Amino acid sequence: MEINGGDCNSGDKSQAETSVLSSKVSLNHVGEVTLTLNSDGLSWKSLDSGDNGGSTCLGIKLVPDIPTEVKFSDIYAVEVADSGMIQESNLTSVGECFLGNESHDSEMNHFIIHSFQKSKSQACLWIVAMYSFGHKDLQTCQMWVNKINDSLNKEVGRPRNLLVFVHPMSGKANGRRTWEHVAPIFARAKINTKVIVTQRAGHAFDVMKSTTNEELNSYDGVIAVGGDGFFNEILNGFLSSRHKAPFPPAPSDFLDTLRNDVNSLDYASNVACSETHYNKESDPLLPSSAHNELGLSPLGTDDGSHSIDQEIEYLLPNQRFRFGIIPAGSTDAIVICTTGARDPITSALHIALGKRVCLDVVQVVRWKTTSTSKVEPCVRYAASFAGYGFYGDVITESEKYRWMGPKRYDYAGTKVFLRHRSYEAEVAYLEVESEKKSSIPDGSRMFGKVRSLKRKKCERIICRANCNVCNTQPVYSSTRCPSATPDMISQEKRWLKSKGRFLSVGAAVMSNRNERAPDGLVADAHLSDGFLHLLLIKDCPHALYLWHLTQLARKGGNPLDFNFVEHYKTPAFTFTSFGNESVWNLDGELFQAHKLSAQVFRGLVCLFASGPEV
Ligand SMILES: Nc1ncnc2c1ncn2[C@@H]1O[C@H](COP(=O)(O)OP(=O)(O)OP(=O)(O)O)[C@@H](O)[C@H]1O
Repeated sequence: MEINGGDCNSGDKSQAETSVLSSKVSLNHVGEVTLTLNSDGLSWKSLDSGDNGGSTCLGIKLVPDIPTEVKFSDIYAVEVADSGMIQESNLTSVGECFLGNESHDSEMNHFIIHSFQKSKSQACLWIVAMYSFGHKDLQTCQMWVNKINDSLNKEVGRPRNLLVFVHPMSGKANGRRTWEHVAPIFARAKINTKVIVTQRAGHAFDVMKSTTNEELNSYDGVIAVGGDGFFNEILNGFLSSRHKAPFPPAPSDFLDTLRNDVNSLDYASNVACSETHYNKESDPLLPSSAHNELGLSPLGTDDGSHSIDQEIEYLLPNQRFRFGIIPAGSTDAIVICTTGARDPITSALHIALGKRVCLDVVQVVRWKTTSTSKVEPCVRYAASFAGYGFYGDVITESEKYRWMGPKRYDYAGTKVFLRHRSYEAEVAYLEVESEKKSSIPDGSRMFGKVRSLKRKKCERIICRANCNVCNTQPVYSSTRCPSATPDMISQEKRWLKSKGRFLSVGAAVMSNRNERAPDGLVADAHLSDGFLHLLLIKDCPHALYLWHLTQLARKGGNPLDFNFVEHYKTPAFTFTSFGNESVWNLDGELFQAHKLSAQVFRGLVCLFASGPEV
């Protein structure tokens, strides 16, 4: 074993301070190697006549595809193998890729490096990988482990303590098994987990809402083992008591009503608070009455513009606090949009390695006046989607068939499609100058004619890991967060309206890729650009709507290129229905609202994920 000093000639202080450690060790499948500790990771070189092991077939050398380095940022744990031997059964329990399954010389001691490899068929799918290095001297193994741990401890953003909610009935009722499948990754990474298995709908909401920031401060984040609806419940519990922001503008006719009755408004406070109770069990269609003890100040001014100088208060338990999702649901669109793979191991690795991506969140406010209360806004949040009409009806219908598991969506979807109901409504949305081009309906569109041929492919910038679009402006960075509207202070904006009968009104905050819609509802939606995508599906013949839906289900399809589809990219909208027939589906939660307004908060929450590699 040699311990070499750093390269003092480099002139680079940080590099000079990094001492390089190097040892001759054995690596299974490769043989003897020189293992070197570098400033950013480990590398090794075979000592067997310059090759990397492998066998010969018909005189052709077969070189196994074994890496020769691993970065610290990709290592989630390192350990001395128990009693100098590898407990293979233990080590292979969470993954397939095992770089050390040869028989072990009992004379040897081993240390194991736990990392991952990207699947060859799907780069987003991460598979656990273990590198087993052997050395006769146990102390040498221990020293390597200590050195590597020193470097891992310097990796920023890795969680040490997590609060984990497990939804046992999620998806195919295998939330508990999903957690048991990934738990060894957390144990090996020495991440402490407090696990709460939910007993009922609303349990996680209540815990998140009632837990104080002081208590949450001992955690680096909260993990949902479940589906989109379950994540949404946790998110709402968290935000309901911590996010205080001026409401979005109410629909104009609602304000008119109020103006006629000035007593119904209390302008005393500028900041309204989203005080709500989770009441799904008692009546899934009716959120309990909002407890709006604070005064109400709708942001909509006479000209319909936002007031932008109002305080937004957002009390995070700590700056490192993040959310995580281990997919166990029926759709898992948020996971697919943020890790790229619907795979619990991949998600667990993203969490253990401390990956980070921020998400826009839409705040949805139901406006209501009652005989007893003055104005009753009820607030909810959604991270991926808010949909009225078809999407609300499908969720309502599918709840009757939960016993079917994920197939209930196909069954309910078919029933609702055949019913073909449309709803009369008015939608007003904030047009932002820079987005004007994409929001003006294309006058050249013919009935049913596909427009995509005219659209250049390069117009679509797909959101991906380190996305340039999401990174162009700073996202949330302190206890105050910017909503989309302040980001647009300098931009010209005005309210536009669309009125008519709609089969569905949808607001996609992210692309919503899922197994039924491989490109999502809007292929080029971004995770953190401050916009949502309004999708207004006007009433149209059955067959055309079916065509639209089949385009959604087809990779590379063109679901937005029909003349009955209006697509607007906007930071805020209002909605008024004339009748009260359908419900809103907010990431799986049903929310009844005759009058509703919504605004996007850019990068409001951060997830343990890196964004999809597409
Ligand atoms: N223990 C529980 N029993 C019954 N319902 C629960 C329980 N815990 C949570 N829930 C509720 O179940 C709802 C659906 O959960 P989840 O999103 O995990 O499953 P899903 O609907 O199958 O998946 P997806 O949302 O991805 O389609 C959540 O909104 C949550 O309120």
